[in-house]
Amino acid sequence: MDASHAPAAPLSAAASGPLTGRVRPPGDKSVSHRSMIFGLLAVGETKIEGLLEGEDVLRTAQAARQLGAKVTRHGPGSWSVWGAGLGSLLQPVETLDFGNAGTGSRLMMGVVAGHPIVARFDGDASLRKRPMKRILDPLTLQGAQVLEQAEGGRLPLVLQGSAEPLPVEYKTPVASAQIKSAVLLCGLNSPGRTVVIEAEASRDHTEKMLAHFGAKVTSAPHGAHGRKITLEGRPELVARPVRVPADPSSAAFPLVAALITLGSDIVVEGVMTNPLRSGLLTTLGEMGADITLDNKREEGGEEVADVRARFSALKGVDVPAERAPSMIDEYPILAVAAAFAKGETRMRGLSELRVKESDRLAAIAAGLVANGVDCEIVGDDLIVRGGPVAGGGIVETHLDHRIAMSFLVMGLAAQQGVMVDDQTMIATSFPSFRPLMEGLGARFS
Ligand SMILES: O=C(O)C1=C[C@@H](OP(=O)(O)O)[C@@H](O)[C@H](O)C1
Ligand SMILES: C=C(OP(=O)(O)O)C(=O)O
Repeated sequence: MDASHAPAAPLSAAASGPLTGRVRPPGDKSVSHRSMIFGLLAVGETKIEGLLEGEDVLRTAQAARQLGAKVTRHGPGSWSVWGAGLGSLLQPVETLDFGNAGTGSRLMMGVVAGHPIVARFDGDASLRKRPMKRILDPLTLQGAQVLEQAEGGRLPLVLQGSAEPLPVEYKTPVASAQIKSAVLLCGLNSPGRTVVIEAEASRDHTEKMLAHFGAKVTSAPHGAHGRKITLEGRPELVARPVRVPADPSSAAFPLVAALITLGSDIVVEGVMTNPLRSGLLTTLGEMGADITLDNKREEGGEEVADVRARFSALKGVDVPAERAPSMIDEYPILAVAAAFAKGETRMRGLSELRVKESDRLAAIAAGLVANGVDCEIVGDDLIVRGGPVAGGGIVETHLDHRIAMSFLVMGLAAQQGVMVDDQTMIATSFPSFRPLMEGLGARFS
């Protein structure tokens, strides 16, 4: 049974002693999805090490199979994909069911849009609420057709791809690596050149992987914070090994837990420090967090480091809107850090949080209020006024893994602990969350 249909299972976190030890979080979710997708599109065997075996990625692996790849697991995190090859995907017989996964579904829409096949996409109750029009709009310009869709451009939907996608120049309406990646993946099978312009740079894993698998792709600065990405279509994609670094979005949970829990001192190993994913580390640094990066090195084409975090007296800060793309999934856990910080933290420009697995802006605020934290939403900004946290609340998670993990972390340092109404969906991105945190000294029941 998958998490989306499993009965809700509440979990409580209790005030915990100092957190200590060394841990390695699972592989990065963004890179893991993409390793399956590029494995599908390349000819030959793509060997993957350190794959995140979370439910989201397993859905993408299953979709890759349905589109013609052979996907095999050798052992923990060790997988091989034998690709169908660009231009040679199979028509899937069954619905491609992406469960809770925005990234998997949206990137695979790009892949399908660039092939002469018809595919039906669906997902769980959370994914069915998320906007897909932002993906369908550019894919339609590239030549795909939407044969069926739920109201407002939502799942379930049926997409007919094009045998010869048109070359386009597309400006993304919001900073989104998922929109950018869908357009580029469709453009891969175009006989011409596909250009994506983004006003604010989003994570660049697709561009890096395109180059790694042999495509001709360039990325140039555009305006103050943006990028212009140019891809030559119809490259010969050659299977290449992928080593997945540890996910900074998962590392964020033990790191913040250590910062807010008295006496803690932990090391999180092998964390990807790609600058387009490192906004949280920058912000925590500004808040006075005692965080150091050691043993900086490269793994699988990404910068990584061992990150040490010690309990710190945090202070409130103003987080600029232009930093949002580099820490977009980390606002729930940043809000928890802010709840324990002295003074006010203002997080600006969070409109994209409203269209994640839940309306995260509303879910964060409700969870904070339930635990006695003073906060306010003003326009697209979240304001948190920190201090000692009473806790004792029950948090509604709305099928959102990051809301669940963030408030469990809050419970470790709150006076009366915190309960979340459901933990099952944590398995979408961080199946080992509970044992990993318990290994550091976290108390859950
Ligand atoms: O491309 C990706 O792997 C992701 C992009 C982000 O979404 P948006 O593109 O919607 O900002 C992020 O929130 C998501 O968890 C992963
Ligand atoms: C937004 C997230 O993922 P996705 O969009 O892939 O569902 C996330 O993991 O926080």
